[in-house]
Amino acid sequence: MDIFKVLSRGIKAQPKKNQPGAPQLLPSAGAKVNPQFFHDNVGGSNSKRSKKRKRKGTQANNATESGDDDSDASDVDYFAPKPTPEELAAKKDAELKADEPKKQKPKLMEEDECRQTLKSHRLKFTVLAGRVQQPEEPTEKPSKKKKQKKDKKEQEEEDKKKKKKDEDKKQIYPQPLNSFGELKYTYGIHPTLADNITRQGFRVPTEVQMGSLPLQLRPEMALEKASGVEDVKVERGIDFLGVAPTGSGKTISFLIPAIDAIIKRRAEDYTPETDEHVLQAIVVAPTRELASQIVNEGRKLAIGTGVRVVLMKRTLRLVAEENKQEETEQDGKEADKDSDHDSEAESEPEEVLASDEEEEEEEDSDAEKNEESKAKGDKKSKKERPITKVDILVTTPKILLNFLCGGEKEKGKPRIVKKTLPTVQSLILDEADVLLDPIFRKQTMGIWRACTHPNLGMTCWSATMASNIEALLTKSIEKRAKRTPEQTPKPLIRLVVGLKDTAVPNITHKLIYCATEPGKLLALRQLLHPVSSADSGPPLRPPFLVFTQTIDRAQALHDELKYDIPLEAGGSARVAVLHSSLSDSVRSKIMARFRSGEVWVLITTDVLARGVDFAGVNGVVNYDVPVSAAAYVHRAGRTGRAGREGGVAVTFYTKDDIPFVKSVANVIAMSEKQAGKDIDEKDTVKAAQGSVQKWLLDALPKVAKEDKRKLKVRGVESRRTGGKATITTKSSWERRRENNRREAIEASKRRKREAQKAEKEGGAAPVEKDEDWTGLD
Ligand SMILES: Nc1ncnc2c1ncn2[C@@H]1O[C@H](COP(=O)(O)OP(=O)(O)OP(=O)(O)O)[C@@H](O)[C@H]1O
Repeated sequence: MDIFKVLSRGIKAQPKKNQPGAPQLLPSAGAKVNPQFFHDNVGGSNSKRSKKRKRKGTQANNATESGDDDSDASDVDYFAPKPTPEELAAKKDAELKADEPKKQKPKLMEEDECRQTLKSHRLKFTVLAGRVQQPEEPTEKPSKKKKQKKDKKEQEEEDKKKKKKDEDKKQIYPQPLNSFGELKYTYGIHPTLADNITRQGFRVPTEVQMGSLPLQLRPEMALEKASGVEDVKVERGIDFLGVAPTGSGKTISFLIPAIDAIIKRRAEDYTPETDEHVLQAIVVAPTRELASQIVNEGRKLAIGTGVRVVLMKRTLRLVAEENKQEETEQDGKEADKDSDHDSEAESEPEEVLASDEEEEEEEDSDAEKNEESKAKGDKKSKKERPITKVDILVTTPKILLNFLCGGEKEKGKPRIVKKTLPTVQSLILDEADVLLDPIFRKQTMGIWRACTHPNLGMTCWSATMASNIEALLTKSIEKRAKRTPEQTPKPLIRLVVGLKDTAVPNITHKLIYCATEPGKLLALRQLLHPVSSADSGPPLRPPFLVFTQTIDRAQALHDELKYDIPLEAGGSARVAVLHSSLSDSVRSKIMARFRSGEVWVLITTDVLARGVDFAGVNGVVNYDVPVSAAAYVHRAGRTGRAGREGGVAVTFYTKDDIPFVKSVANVIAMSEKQAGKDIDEKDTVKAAQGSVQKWLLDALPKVAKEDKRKLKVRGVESRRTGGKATITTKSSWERRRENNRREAIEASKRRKREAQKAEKEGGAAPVEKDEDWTGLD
């Protein structure tokens, strides 16, 4: 044996990341162990603590966690007397009891420790509303002379400081969730639910789960050691706003408390007479794809708990009450008033999301027809259809509002909310910023008002949250509370993970300039098949998503790209297109093919930009620049899910986009800052990777507010209609030449027709100026 080989086996130098030969980390490898985005070193006490807590866990936990199951082997006594059946039964009882949630008071962290842990994971909590008013202390008013002395700048700075101080004052430090084990032993969730979490392979809570679960499950316990919360009354529960990066696990953050609350309420209220399933929670999501994904997640968590999670359909009948104070569009107008003051709200282009909803209606009507004909076969009319047994309903806004209004909107007539849902105690808005944006606002507000339970809890989630939407939410919660007997709102607590500024920190961003529209198609082809590695960095590994501005452009890009994958590698089946003009069944099939890895390149619109979770997507290409910073965050966030590394977001821009590209460049710069990379002009490596350089960031023009608003609603105007809407590799010169030829042929034909007509009428044929030219015909 070569002894040197043996000795050097363990110390052989491994190729470093990014070096040739080094294994490339990709989201599709799915090898991420820790799904947490941030873990800053804040004094180092946190790491010590987590080790300590692990040792303090239950014995059973310790045995499995440390992997020392064999440690008991030395204690085995082969000659001990066999236990009697009574002893065995007693042992089993003891084991079951050990498995039950502990009755004694769990040990909580002191505030200082909480602060350290929260800071190291960049979790920031603020009480936005619902503090019980304390009588104000009289403050000395500054004299007029003093006021005059201060110049404007000084005053502004002072105001800023005061604002920050107020914010800091409102900041609180509740208990974080250090492990999923605490859910069962400290926060008392049902053991089956706890087992389902483990069964799904979730080992470490993500930041948003760390921060949000204790507060949602046991707010009084989560705030027990916190200071500055004397005026925060949590007996009736809390309302919650969670702002956390894309792919950070927000879905289970709202599903776990919703499922647990239903199990508990059912255990308390259940009698043989009451119905086992009562609609208690509604989750609203902006697109059908996202809604059905939430249903799937919910069903996995609810296995064996008896909780039914259902996707809203037109054919569903829910338990509802007649609305006594019939609300008409007057209330819609109320919301409109708010929308005027929120004219800057972040939104997706109307065409994409709104048309998705319309499409949904059409599809549903097809489904309804089918079901109706089935029902006729069973000799049952629509009215006799049984009430759907549901505990958690997941829906898009319009379809539920249609149910509440008893049909679709007739043109020119105000809509009346005819039904209310008094049993609903929890309303969850996923992608809340878009649901409260003018596109969906009326529908969302309508649903909110229909949930009439006096103790309704509200939780809102998104990766992006404009301040005006936040203000609208706070105002609406306060307004609603005034109608309740208590008159005071529940505390509204906001959790922000990372910095408040929007960012996607764990992926690589590339901003690529293409001089012309056809240049973008060439650049995309180069990403697929680079001529040399220097062209545009490493090739984009499939599977990846390509976003366009409109449905037409998605379709056109698909036509252009579908033969780009060689037949031997799967051919045109590897490239697919998904948008809201396709039927529901086609959409679901494409989603399934993309998830299974059969489709490598999925061309789509903003309909898939929010919430949809494809764990193994390696990259995102913004073929057309997203319409806002928020839209960029959501599109780019389709890769790098649950902290996976190696995701890439490539954005092409042409000179048409220059007025709008600054907001995207800012998000990229912020993401790199959050990831710990500084933007440095001299950093040539980064320049080659396409990250935004400072000179570019400075040079890009600022977008005017009005332009921003227009862009959000309509996108880049030239891409909606006209020549630029078509996607082709032909240069404008080639296209002009083709047009000229086509026009010449048309003109020649026209002349011929005119000559024939003149001959028939017996007159002289019109004299042509260039009679020698015979044209192209
Ligand atoms: N604790 C965890 N450990 C590992 N993976 C997790 C954990 N929690 C959630 N995930 C996984 O992370 C992925 C992203 O989760 P989810 O879709 O809830 O993200 P999100 O925050 O809602 O993203 P988006 O803002 O894009 O909607 C999912 O595949 C989910 O299964």
